[in-house]
Amino acid sequence: MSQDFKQAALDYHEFPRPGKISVELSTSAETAHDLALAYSPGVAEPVREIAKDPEAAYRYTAKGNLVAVISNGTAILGLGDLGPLASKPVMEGKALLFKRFANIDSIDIEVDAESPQAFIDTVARIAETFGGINLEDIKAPECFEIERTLIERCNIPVFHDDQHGTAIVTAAGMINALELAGKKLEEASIVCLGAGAAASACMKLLINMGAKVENVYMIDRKGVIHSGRADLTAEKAAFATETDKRTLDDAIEGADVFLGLSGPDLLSPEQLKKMADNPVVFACANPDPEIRPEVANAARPDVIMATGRSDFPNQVNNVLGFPFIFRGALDVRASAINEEMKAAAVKALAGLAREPVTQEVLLAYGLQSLEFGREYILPKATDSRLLGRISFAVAQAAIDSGVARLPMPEHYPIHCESELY
Ligand SMILES: NC(=O)C1=CN([C@@H]2O[C@H](COP(=O)(O)OP(=O)(O)OC[C@H]3O[C@@H](n4cnc5c(N)ncnc54)[C@H](OP(=O)(O)O)[C@@H]3O)[C@@H](O)[C@H]2O)C=CC1
Ligand SMILES: CC(=O)C(=O)O
Ligand SMILES: [Mg+2]
Repeated sequence: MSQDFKQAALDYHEFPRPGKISVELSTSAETAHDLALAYSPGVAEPVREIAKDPEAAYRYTAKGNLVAVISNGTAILGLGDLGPLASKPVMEGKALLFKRFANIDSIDIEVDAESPQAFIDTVARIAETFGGINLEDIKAPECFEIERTLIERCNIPVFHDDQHGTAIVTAAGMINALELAGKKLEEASIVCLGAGAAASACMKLLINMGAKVENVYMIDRKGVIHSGRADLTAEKAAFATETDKRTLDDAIEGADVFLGLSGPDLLSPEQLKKMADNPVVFACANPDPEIRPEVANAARPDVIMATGRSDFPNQVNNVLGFPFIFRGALDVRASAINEEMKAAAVKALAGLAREPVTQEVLLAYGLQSLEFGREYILPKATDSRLLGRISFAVAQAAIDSGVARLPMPEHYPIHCESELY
């Protein structure tokens, strides 16, 4: 990143006032009468209603449209364990994206917890405040136990975005990229660099969709995850294969797909050159990918290349998922975000990329034309159709799978953001 860009990023966060989000009032608080209704004595009435029936909180408070973005700062993007406070710009960023793309009110919460159990207890104790919880940037393997326990303890959707949001977007992009490469998921040889939160969830979903576990090489800091290793967590062991491959160099030979969810500059041009024809490379580490697109394109003109960033073609990033998935889940008051809802989001996202690109998107990106192909495997984040398509698909799947507590809203499918409230 240039010095100018770094300064621009700092200035963006500092001015016109520090940070990226603020709280605004949603009702009138001007007159003495307003104040008597908003606070004492009027506020006692909804208190009594909620004490009698907890569901009344959705009627009388902001709960139903409020999502907490919660982190312990142990895996901040690809920057590592830098602690809760340092994660605040990212969490405020996620809150910004919830509001910008789905009109969901969102607040960031950074938890300084001495153990996963302390983190779980903290989140469980504040969960009632919210309509949903988006866990973010919590490293593996703790993230698995944290999410599993919180789902059990909370009766609102709890969703670790780095796992499932990333998996949904990666799977949608992979369906399209492999089709363009003329390959089948069932036959593809896949190298996944990284075996943490994001990588495990992505590979689990790709295997559920048809990838063969024996064609998958997962790699962590110690090398290929194989059945001879005695140091594997349960999550990693699920990917262990009988193989004599030990390193990225070994595994990349002839591979159809490289999925990077690890760290910067870990795939060399020489390694990319060893991949099969039309290699699919999703270098998704943020902010710096496993290989830069210009390096990859120079090494392999036939590469189908994606990164997690918005400043290159083909952004594979969970921003294409979480705002719209939560919109659908909140609007039918789903008790969870289940596998059916995730599968519906994958299908909606992959399908939208095949439709003609709207003028709105071309203008936003300064392009004359753009169509489904090697440089456009997923919709752009500013495509306003994402909101309607994904929220509807997720809401329908929640209803069909029995986790919705409300019917399909009358205003669905949403056509534009102004229809929300
Ligand atoms: N584009 C997107 O939408 C998203 C991108 N990401 C990116 O994915 C990356 C991982 O995030 P997350 O899963 O949350 O973090 P985790 O800490 O849970 O996992 C990191 C994984 O990367 C592995 N790793 C790190 N360095 C190396 C290396 N040099 N060689 C091999 N493996 C390595 C770790 O290995 P070990 O297990 O041995 O420690 C671990 O398995 C980050 O860069 C993040 O920005 C994450 C979510 C979404
Ligand atoms: C995009 C994202 O969530 C990450 O890089 O961690
Ligand atoms: Mg993240």
